[in-house]
Amino acid sequence: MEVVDVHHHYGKRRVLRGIDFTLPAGALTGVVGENGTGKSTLLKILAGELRPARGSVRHGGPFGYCPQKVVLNDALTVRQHLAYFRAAFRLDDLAHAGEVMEVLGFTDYIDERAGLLSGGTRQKLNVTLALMHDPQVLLLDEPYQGFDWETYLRFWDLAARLRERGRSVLVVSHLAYDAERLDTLWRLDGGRLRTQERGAA
Ligand SMILES: Nc1ncnc2c1ncn2[C@@H]1O[C@H](COP(=O)(O)OP(=O)(O)OP(=O)(O)O)[C@@H](O)[C@H]1O
Repeated sequence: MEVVDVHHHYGKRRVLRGIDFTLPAGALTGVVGENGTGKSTLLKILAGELRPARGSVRHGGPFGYCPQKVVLNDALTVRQHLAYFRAAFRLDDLAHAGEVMEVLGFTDYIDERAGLLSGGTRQKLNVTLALMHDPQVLLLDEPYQGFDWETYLRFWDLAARLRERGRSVLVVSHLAYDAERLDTLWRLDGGRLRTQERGAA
């Protein structure tokens, strides 16, 4: 994925002031920044949900996007969500989704309605839906919100496995305690990305 000179503003509030980077294959990248610095705005632009005021985003292949706000239909079960996204992604089977569910440890909830799931389990489903078509690039906005410690560790195992298979993962967070797990860490500050020293994270 190649991002060139991306700018964005809401009315007079300038949020992004020239973002440039390339996401190479097989890399784990993090973006940290304080609340309100524009991390979600950047991810929405990368995912095509928001059009930048200026600049361009070029995708080298299919990507997956896990937004900060969980987007599920409370009336549908986990199985029905998987069936819906399988059709949308035109997948032959749900083998990959099953593997992700296994890793995140929520296969027992397959016939539960989304509206009855706990916050952490809803997030597991959210991550699974973003990952189930095995995209080349994965964009994750605060992906482990609500995860218990065990699931949090499993999430990073999953991310490491994706990297080994040449996938590229971009994780956005307001906390930088995952620094040592990443190949690259950037800080979004003043509308620009700066390389963040791991020690200072
Ligand atoms: N739709 C919108 N209209 C107007 N202002 C917005 C809109 N969305 C975001 N903003 C403003 O833009 C700035 C950046 O918001 P954004 O959600 O991208 O930040 P963030 O870094 O993801 O924050 P957090 O860590 O709290 O999730 C904030 O000042 C926010 O109030």
